[in-house]
Amino acid sequence: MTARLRRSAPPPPVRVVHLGLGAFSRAHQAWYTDRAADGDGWGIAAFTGRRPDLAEALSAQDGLYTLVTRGADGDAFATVGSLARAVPGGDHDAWLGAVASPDVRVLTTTVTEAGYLRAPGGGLDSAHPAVVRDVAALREDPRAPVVTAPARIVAGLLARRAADAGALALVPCDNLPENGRVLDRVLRDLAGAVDPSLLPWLDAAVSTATTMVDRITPAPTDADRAAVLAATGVDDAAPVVTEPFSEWVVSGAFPGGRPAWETAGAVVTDDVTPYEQRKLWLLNGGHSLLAYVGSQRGHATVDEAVRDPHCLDLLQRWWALCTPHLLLGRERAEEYCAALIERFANPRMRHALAQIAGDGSQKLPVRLLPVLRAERAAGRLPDVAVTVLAAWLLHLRGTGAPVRDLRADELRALGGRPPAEAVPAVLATLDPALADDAELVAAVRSRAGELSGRR
Ligand SMILES: NC(=O)c1ccc[n+]([C@@H]2O[C@H](COP(=O)([O-])OP(=O)(O)OC[C@H]3O[C@@H](n4cnc5c(N)ncnc54)[C@H](O)[C@@H]3O)[C@@H](O)[C@H]2O)c1
Ligand SMILES: O=P(O)(O)OC[C@@H](O)[C@@H](O)[C@H](O)[C@H](O)CO
Repeated sequence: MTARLRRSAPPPPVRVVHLGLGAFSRAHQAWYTDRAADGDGWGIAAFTGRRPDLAEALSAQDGLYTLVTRGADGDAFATVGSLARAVPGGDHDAWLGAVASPDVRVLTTTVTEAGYLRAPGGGLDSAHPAVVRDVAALREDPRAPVVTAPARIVAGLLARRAADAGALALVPCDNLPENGRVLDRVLRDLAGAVDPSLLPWLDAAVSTATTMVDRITPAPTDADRAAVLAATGVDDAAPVVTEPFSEWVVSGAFPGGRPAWETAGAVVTDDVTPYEQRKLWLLNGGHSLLAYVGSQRGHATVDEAVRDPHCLDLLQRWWALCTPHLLLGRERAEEYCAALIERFANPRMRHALAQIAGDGSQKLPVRLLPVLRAERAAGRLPDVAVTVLAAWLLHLRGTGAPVRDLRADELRALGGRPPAEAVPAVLATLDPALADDAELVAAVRSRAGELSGRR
């Protein structure tokens, strides 16, 4: 007999709002909240980016879903109950109501790296057409339905100030270094453009945490749904598959309180930076390397790519390059890399390289460039970084994984120029200083020629 997920008791009271309901937030923040010692007092109202599908599927099962923890040798199944409400992102009134609720003390986000809409200098890209539209709409009417993540959060904060609902902690959970500073900056830029009187209120009422998040969570597939049904008898329309490994490192102030995430394994610290570097350079940098080089070599998933000795050798050279620059030190880096090999090689995860390859313009600056810059400053030209940049260029020229990027049209046009022009033009989109580095430009051009000749 097929069972469906339904609650037999009311959900936990909503005290957390989440923006960017997808796979990862359900494998990570919702799971930590569910397992926290006081989790039954902290329900989450989670909003999708825009599409209603996932919210509708979850609402039909009272916000419950199956978390499949997929080890190399088998699956474990658990029902997660912390999602008290799942709401389509288009329901702006519901969003404003949730953020303005005095019961709510925490707002978490997973809106992707691109979702923060930063300009190359790090502030809000105020010339982005969607930002321009949202700013104009909020100036006209603070309750106007806006679409960008920064504008939705500012709209929610305007509603919260109007409701005098008290302190709120923002907790960004995207793969960005100093993600608290990133979020704070784009929100202040947008608030300043809409209603500068919000800025002193932000100082008084809103704190922004910084977090390092780590748990590999591929986009769920129909096969995952079928596996849940076969193993548990539950016809779950929205399960999530994740790996056994999980880390969450959080720093910041929570004047209105927060779930006791540390009772579920989160680390609370004063400084996230050493953990962020380790994770963003070794794991995410390694992922991007495999996504561009591996997909050029015909691989579809991370586990396939790491079984290719050429990709594995590059990955290990990348890790060796990063290690001396890591604040956590060699020993902790080597432990992490040893675990990473197992995590990447898990043959049952099927993590698509095409998913990881998306938004390289937003990811490479945080995953690759810090180490490349440190090496260039020391007078070295790291061969493995040259290879990743060359593989990214070839990806933009139409080989390997398909191009999905916040700046896809511009990047395709630049990448499609003759190689002598394409290389500096594409590198300049990551950092103009790269295009002025003649030795690097020549090396990337030569490596791209070698890689395309080899296919
Ligand atoms: N999946 C992972 O393994 C993993 C691990 C660590 C961190 N993360 C972080 O979480 C993010 C989301 O990953 P996911 O696996 O949940 O993806 P997902 O596609 O399942 O969900 C992404 C959610 O963000 C929303 N979104 C996308 N672009 C947006 C935008 N421009 N503005 C507002 N909302 C937007 C989507 O509508 C959706 O609700 C990643 O980009 C990454 O920064 C993911
Ligand atoms: O989720 P993205 O698109 O930022 O990056 C793809 C992967 O590198 C990433 O999701 C990792 O799986 C994750 O960061 C592991 O903790």
